[in-house]
Amino acid sequence: PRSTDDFVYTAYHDLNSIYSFMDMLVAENSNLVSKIVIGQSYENRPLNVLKFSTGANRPGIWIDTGIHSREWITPASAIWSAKKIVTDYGRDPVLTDILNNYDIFLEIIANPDGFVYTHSNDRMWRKTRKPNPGSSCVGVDPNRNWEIGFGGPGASSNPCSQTYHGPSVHSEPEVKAIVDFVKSHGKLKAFLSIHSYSQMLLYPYGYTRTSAKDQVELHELARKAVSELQSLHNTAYTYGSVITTIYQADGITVDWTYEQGIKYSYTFELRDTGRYGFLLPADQIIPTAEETWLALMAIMEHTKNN
Ligand SMILES: CS(=N)(=N)C[C@@H](Cc1ccccc1)C(=O)O
Ligand SMILES: [Zn+2]
Repeated sequence: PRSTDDFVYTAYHDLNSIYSFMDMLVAENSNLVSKIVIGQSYENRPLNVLKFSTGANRPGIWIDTGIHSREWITPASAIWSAKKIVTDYGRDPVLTDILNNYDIFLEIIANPDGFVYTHSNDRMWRKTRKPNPGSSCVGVDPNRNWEIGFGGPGASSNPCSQTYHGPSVHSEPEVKAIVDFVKSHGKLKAFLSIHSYSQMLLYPYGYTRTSAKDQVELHELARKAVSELQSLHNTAYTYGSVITTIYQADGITVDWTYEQGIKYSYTFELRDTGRYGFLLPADQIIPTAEETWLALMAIMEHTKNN
């Protein structure tokens, strides 16, 4: 495609196509969008983050998709959302107000090595692609590698497991790059890590049954976001803390970001509930992206107003 207007949002794309989408979007909207590289993957691919900004030194909102590489609906939704942001800025008053006060950082492919592997070798690959010393099994679960409850019962110490926590905290370059970005930015107010599938909106904690200190507010905001989401195509989500809603999980992204002081830390589990699972048909990309956007807007608007 020559522009983001004729990019095919109703199809799944490979890494090169997604990276060229990012460059086209920046080139077409250089007053609003820039691309920052927060690091390199294990196989030396750039970790690209789109920055949507209308001014300097603003607080920020972070969104990542694709950290589990087989969850293709999440980058596909992010691509649509990136185009939505540049289309609606200056037209939608709520989004315009958000972007006049906050930056939005969008990492569409948080695990590029795994993503390429799902296109070339194994569609069901989830983890990173870094070899594990002493094992023939490759990769670490990037949603168990964070320095919060690391190595607990909600992760595996077996390198061959899908939930292997890794040899040490932040051992994965894809995780360390985000850790370093969060610390150096210092003013992120919301952190949204998008997964699939299950149709859930989850907040901390996953590593402990202790309620988050902001549990009441996080639960109420989740209720509002899920209600907005359901209003479009009647897609039903459950919501609550990770450990009470899905299972105990240790070393997860949003537990770490919440402990960094980013109050509005949420994980989404997008469509569906198991009929297609990770192989969600492409004709559900836009409906999924549209409904998810309503929930994202609810959380971003609340972040701006609090
Ligand atoms: C199907 S899945 N792998 N996205 C499920 C995902 C659930 C979860 C989300 C947030 C925090 C902890 C756990 C996971 O096990 O990592
Ligand atoms: Zn996942």
